[in-house]
Amino acid sequence: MAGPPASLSARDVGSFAYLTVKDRSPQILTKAIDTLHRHKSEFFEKHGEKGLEAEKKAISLLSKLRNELQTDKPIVPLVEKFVDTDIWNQYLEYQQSLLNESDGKPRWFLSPWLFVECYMYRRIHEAIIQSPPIDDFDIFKELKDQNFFESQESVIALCTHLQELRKTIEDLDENQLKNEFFKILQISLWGNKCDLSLSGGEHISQKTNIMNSLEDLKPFILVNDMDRLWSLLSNYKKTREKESVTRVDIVLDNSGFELITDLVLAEFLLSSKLATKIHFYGKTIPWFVSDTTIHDFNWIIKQLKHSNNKWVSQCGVDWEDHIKTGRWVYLDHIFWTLPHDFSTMSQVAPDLHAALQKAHLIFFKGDLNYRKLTGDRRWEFTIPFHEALSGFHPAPLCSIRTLKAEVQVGLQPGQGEQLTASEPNWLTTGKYGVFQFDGPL
Ligand SMILES: O=P(O)(O)OC[C@@]1(O)O[C@H](CO)[C@@H](O)[C@@H]1O
Ligand SMILES: [Mn+2]
Repeated sequence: MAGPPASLSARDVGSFAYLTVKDRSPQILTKAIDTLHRHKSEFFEKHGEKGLEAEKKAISLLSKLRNELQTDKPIVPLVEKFVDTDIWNQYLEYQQSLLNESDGKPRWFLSPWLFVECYMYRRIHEAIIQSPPIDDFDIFKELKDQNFFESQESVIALCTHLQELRKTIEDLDENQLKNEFFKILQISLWGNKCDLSLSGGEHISQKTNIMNSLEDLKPFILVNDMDRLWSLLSNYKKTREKESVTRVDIVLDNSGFELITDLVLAEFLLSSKLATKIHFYGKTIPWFVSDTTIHDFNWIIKQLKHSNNKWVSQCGVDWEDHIKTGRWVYLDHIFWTLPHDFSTMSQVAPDLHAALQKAHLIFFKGDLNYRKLTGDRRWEFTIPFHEALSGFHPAPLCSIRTLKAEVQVGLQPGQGEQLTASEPNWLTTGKYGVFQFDGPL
């Protein structure tokens, strides 16, 4: 049997992976360096001279990283001891073992894109933790927060919609509830347009009320398994015994506006009784510019709570309460910031895999999760999603993702080719989206 197809890689000159490594990644590093510069006086006020020295050190480590990347140097082992250092360095050795002798060492423009891109963010983190006392500084924090503030209009509209809906949710018939579920799902999908690594850290937020655009955006959903999600959850609801639990897990992606859309989805699932418990998974370290950490998660809920808008602040109050009572649980795991694709999870992080097996449904938000679900490989567009998952199926799962990388599976014959002919960049602009479900086995 033929093995899986090759990994996406910057060795394919002109590919999106190539352009990311060549242009967007150095741009992100330059922005990170600027951010440190701009916080210089803050570091001084907080830590005195030591803060200034740390800022200098972090900047020089990041400049070195940018230089390694731009001159296509070998990928070097991590040096700073952290919980995942050994796993990373073992993975580097594994990447080395995949190469022919003539290729030499893993390098930025040679190795799999997923690996080198994750490695860049892990090295950014290494630069920070090697620079105490500023070793808890989140270089991307202000970008994430800005994205939230710039999306205020949409946040207000969403929270208002949600709170109004909750008042009458008990009276909705099956069909009405299903339609509301689909709306909330689509909001969460288009929320994924707002990631900051695609834009190289340039602001992209949701300035207009997304709810008015849902109908217009429908033609851009290339795979739409929303009906199957509804069947699964409404069936659980109907057959659930009194005290028993239906747990939906959401593997989060970006903070800012997208996170709000995911929290709205989570609230809807509880209010509609389609689920009784939600587990959220976030990142342990700052990741791909805009990904959610525990600090972002708590920060956003606090912001909502203190909003002047009564519906927005009601959301903040309710959601804090869900956390206190354990209906919502935030979890993180180092696996989410490793370079491994998800087909290796049962071996690399058996505890996480076992935890996910207890979910009734898992939502994977965003593009990077899609890349890790499919192994970030050059699959044919028509390969079934289940096959591209290469054995990963802890529970029924669904990817909710706008397309921002050159991997897409599970399309109809001819669909991908047609899109390529009419819009050469359809895979990478975030204009298209999928709800792609891998149901109960
Ligand atoms: O996972 P997300 O936030 O939807 O997207 C992450 C992303 O912007 O980062 C990579 C490019 O650097 C791409 O995989 C993808 O476009
Ligand atoms: Mn992201």
